[in-house]
Amino acid sequence: MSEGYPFLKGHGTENDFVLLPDHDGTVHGDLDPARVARLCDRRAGIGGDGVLRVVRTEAYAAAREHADPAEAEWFMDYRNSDGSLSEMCGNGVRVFARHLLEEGLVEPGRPIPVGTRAGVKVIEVDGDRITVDMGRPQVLGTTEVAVGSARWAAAHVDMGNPHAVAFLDEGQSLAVDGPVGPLASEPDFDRSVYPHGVNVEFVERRGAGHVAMRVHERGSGETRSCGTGACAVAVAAAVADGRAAGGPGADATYRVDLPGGTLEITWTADDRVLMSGPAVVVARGTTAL
Ligand SMILES: N[C@H](CCC[C@H](N)C(=O)O)C(=O)O
Repeated sequence: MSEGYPFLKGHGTENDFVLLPDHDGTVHGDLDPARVARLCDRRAGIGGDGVLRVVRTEAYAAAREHADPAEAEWFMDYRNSDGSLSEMCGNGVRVFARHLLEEGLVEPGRPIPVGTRAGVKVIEVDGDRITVDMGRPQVLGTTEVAVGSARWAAAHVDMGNPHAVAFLDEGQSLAVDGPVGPLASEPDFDRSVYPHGVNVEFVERRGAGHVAMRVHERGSGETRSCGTGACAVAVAAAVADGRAAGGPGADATYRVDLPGGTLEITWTADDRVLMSGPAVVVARGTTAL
């Protein structure tokens, strides 16, 4: 194999990513979608739900449209496994921060600002627990999603990227042999509401401040976890519970159980969403893909 170039593999609650160090933007430049798909292929490639290119904001023109290099030295250039772009990746940005720390690219014990296509996100690492300020959610009304003949009302929530959150009916289960099925194909959604596609979350209530979910992600299919999706679910649950933040009320915190692990989401009284969870880098290597 030719000498290839370095990559790393990491995950956050089993939402997994191929990381491509490209600090001055000269190794990869703008990633070709077909190449991202090859890297993410779980048989012929390295395998992942997406790619995180690690580039200095200063070194990438597209990054400077979304982040000021003086505010965020590093930019997370995120792509879905089909090569498509997304504005933001919640689990990915925790893995990204873990990588920056482990490589000595940021100072330990200080907040880490990371540029994304949804603006700058600030991350705090406390041992195994990483907390991201995901910013202000947008609650945009109600829409409808369907899987086969089963239909649900869904909350339209935007976390910088689009989400449709469907709460299962009483007695319905998230199990793959239930109404949600194996989610092998994209649920039906209203393309007039989501002209650029949507991440669709299905939610089961598990008690006060506690939900479980599955997700079909735009551009990646069903994944074991989705950070922005868990945030959208917690926001939709808080609205349904009359705990919508952004007002004089208290913070609203939800435990969100996903197939790949658990995230803790808080919608603060000053209308920010904080997401906390683990993130690890599990391997490094070289690839010619
Ligand atoms: N897994 C990611 C979501 C990626 C969103 C992407 N699928 C899209 O918006 O197109 C997360 O942890 O937030």
